[in-house]
Amino acid sequence: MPDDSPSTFNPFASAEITPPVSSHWAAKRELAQALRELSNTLVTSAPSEELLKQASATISELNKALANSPRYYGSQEFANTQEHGSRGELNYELNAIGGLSNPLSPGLNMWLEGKLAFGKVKCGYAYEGPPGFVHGGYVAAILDQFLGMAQIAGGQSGMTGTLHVRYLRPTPLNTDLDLRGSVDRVDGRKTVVTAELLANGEVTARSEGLFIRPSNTLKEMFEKD
Ligand SMILES: CCCCCCCCCCCCCCCC(=O)SCCNC(=O)CCNC(=O)[C@H](O)C(C)(C)COP(=O)(O)OP(=O)(O)OC[C@H]1O[C@@H](n2cnc3c(N)ncnc32)[C@H](O)[C@@H]1OP(=O)(O)O
Repeated sequence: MPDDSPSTFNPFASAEITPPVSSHWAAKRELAQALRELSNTLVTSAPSEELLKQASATISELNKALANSPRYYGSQEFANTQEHGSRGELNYELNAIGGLSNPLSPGLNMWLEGKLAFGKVKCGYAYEGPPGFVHGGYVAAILDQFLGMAQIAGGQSGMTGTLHVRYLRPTPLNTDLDLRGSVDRVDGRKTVVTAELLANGEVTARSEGLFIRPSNTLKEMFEKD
């Protein structure tokens, strides 16, 4: 049964990357990083077809070996085992935008300083949209995740109801990107959060998100099927 109780785990206390909760997650972080590097190599190289086919076969074999282990589909199934970490710890590892053990995530790191939220992220060539720049959908995803987490600065947690992004200038690839944000206002279950994304000190995108604490509880959401 899902556990709704709050975790004491707090990865937002400082800019330091929070260490993995176990050697198992440490190994997963390493594999996720290797896969990110593989993605970067794949989209920036022109190997022979023979080498590409050889790489596919080797990776398929590795995938079969990994798939032959216990499987947990989604972070909730992992949490239900009560052996792989709390919900917060699992989110930190597996989240689509910030998860260090998720190879699709660009690894957004976020922390709080008082009522302000700060973040850092870097997007490699696999995130390219316009030539040399980050795809706008990834910019929006990074801001969505950052705004969602920044709610915590105001003691709130809700799902994105509406997300506005104003793209002021292209966001460069392979560049340390900074984020800063804060809760603008809270009205019952609705929280408005604003944030900016910066590259080399210049704001590239500004956003505002309306987050809504769902009327149903987490238990109802996860158990309704
Ligand atoms: C320590 C470690 C912790 C780690 C853990 C941290 C977890 C904490 C951070 C989470 C970080 C997530 C960061 C990623 C965020 C996503 O990516 S979330 C995924 C994208 N969003 C979704 O999928 C949401 C889909 N929508 C829904 O599920 C439901 O529509 C909602 C948003 C939950 C609202 O449903 P509801 O609770 O039934 O709301 P309802 O009663 O209909 O409406 C309430 C009010 O909101 C208004 N409203 C409803 N929907 C909208 C809307 N879309 N736009 C504007 N207004 C709306 C209504 O008009 C109503 O207003 P009033 O009449 O009260 O003035």
